[in-house]
Amino acid sequence: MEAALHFHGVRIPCYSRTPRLSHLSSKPWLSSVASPSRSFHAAMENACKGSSLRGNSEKKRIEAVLRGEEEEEEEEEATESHGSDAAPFTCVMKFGGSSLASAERIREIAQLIVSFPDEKPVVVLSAMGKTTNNLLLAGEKAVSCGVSNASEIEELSFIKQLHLRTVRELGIDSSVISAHLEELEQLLKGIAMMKELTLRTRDYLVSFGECMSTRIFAAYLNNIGVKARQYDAFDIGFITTDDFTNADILEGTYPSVAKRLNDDWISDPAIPVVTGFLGKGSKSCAVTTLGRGGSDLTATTIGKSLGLREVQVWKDVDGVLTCDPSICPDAEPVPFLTFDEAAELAYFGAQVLHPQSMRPARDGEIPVRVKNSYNPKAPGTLITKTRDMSKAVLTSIVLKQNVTLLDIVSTRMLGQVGFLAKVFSTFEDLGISVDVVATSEVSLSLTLDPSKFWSRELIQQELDKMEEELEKIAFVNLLQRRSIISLIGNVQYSSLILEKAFHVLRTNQVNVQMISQGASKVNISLIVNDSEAEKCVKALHHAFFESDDLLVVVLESGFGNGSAALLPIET
Ligand SMILES: Nc1ncnc2c1ncn2[C@@H]1O[C@H](COP(=O)(O)OP(=O)(O)O)[C@@H](O)[C@H]1O
Ligand SMILES: N[C@@H](CC(=O)OP(=O)(O)O)C(=O)O
Repeated sequence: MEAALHFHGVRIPCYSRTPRLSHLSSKPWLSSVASPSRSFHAAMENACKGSSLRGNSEKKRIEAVLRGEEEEEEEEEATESHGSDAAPFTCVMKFGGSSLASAERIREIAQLIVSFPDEKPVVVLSAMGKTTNNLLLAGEKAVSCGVSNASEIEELSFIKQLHLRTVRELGIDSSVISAHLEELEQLLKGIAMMKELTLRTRDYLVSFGECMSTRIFAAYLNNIGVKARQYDAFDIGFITTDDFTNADILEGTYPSVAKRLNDDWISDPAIPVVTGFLGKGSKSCAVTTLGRGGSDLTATTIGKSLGLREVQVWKDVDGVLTCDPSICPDAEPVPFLTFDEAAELAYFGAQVLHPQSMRPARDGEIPVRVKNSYNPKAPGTLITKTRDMSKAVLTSIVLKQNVTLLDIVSTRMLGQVGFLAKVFSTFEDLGISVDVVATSEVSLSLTLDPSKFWSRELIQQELDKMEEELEKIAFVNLLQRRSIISLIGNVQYSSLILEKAFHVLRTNQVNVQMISQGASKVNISLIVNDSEAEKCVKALHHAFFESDDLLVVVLESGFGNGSAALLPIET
């Protein structure tokens, strides 16, 4: 291409090539470019030894960062770039799978980015459409299909067709992803031969989704004359714990990522296009993932790392809504939220945000805006540290299904203090995570979230072991197929919220089995049977957000904080 384009005040010369290959030359993916016929042994070696990433010197560097030896110098540089006028970036723009489902969507997203000429974004992308789900299904099928059938796995064909069609329709050279597709097939053959899919291999397997979407997108931006550079997060300092499938980001990530992105911009300005969801295990040096929906966390981590003005997460809905729209189609966008409200909402099951994604934003005080890539004019939801709560009563209703409720009653062999300590240390030892807790002196009710585990068999084993341990000190009653309905709002008005909620539930003849008000003061959780849960949520949403027969009354001062608030109540 010949024309030049002006973007972020920089004259952008035409680019019709794929992302800088010299930059990729130290990447695992490029080694496959060099030898496209590499066998599944190499692919499996990558997955199993972590050699897909860098070698010993990289490991030593990670260790040094973790020991804090490099941190001082890097932090200093990162801080300099935060405060300086020359800071190259203004915001993160993260696009999820729902925004990247096809070539047409990719074109629209590229136009959307260019339509903000004053922004200097770091772009974070998820995998295209349902690619992550298809990779996981392909991996599961590979375990039992036999090596000779691995190439025929239906989901592998979907993935190949989607990506090859997309590059063709965008006019990009298929070489940007062909090595990945080949390696993916070899990996599935390897899984078929081994007849097992470890968590580590699973992470390596799903990483192909983000690695391909970012390469396609960066190549497309370059093709239309917007200079872009693709990055694999695991290569630019996203260092995590080695908890495959659910890794935590380590502190050393912030200065490393800032340094890498700033330095590259200074030496050769180009929009970074970064893989969401992925990291590098600090001990294994293998690819890790941040849990499903983890690209939101990648986005806020980069936002904090660079001290940006804003992080934008672009979805297929008009912001965070008053309820999951698949349960309540009339759910409305919530214009403002605090980090605490958003975190609670995400933690208790609202799929729209990753549960951990608010942490870096809150720590760095970086506002997060949830926007709709299908409807960019909609204002979306702005998430900040504080907001005007004077008129806020209920913000959103969230449903988390298929949780296990555990009633534990002490056999009085231990005093109360020893009893609670023993119960919680049992969970800690077994690595089981507890969501909602309610206690009395000798009894305890709590919920466990089976979706935290990836394999159903494992859940049963974990639950059996947990029961065995707890029965040494208590009577245990395990109740499965329960749901948590979380009422996120202003708990200053908890009595009013509860009065209304219980009225609705009684009218619907639903018995609440447990209730808990979180210490964060933004959440009241109610536990009901799975079978009744959706009906309850619909009725609650109708009563709090949709009902015409509700009157808006000004609460008398003295309620809650003493400040006036508006609450709909029944006539
Ligand atoms: N309270 C809620 N507000 C908005 N969306 C919600 C809510 N609860 C569930 N969702 C679902 O979350 C989806 C958006 O999240 P997600 O699929 O992770 O987007 P992306 O793939 O773009 O990151 C919506 O399509 C919607 O169905
Ligand atoms: N692709 C990953 C990570 C992610 O964040 O996806 P999305 O933004 O489409 O929810 C997943 O499906 O979990």
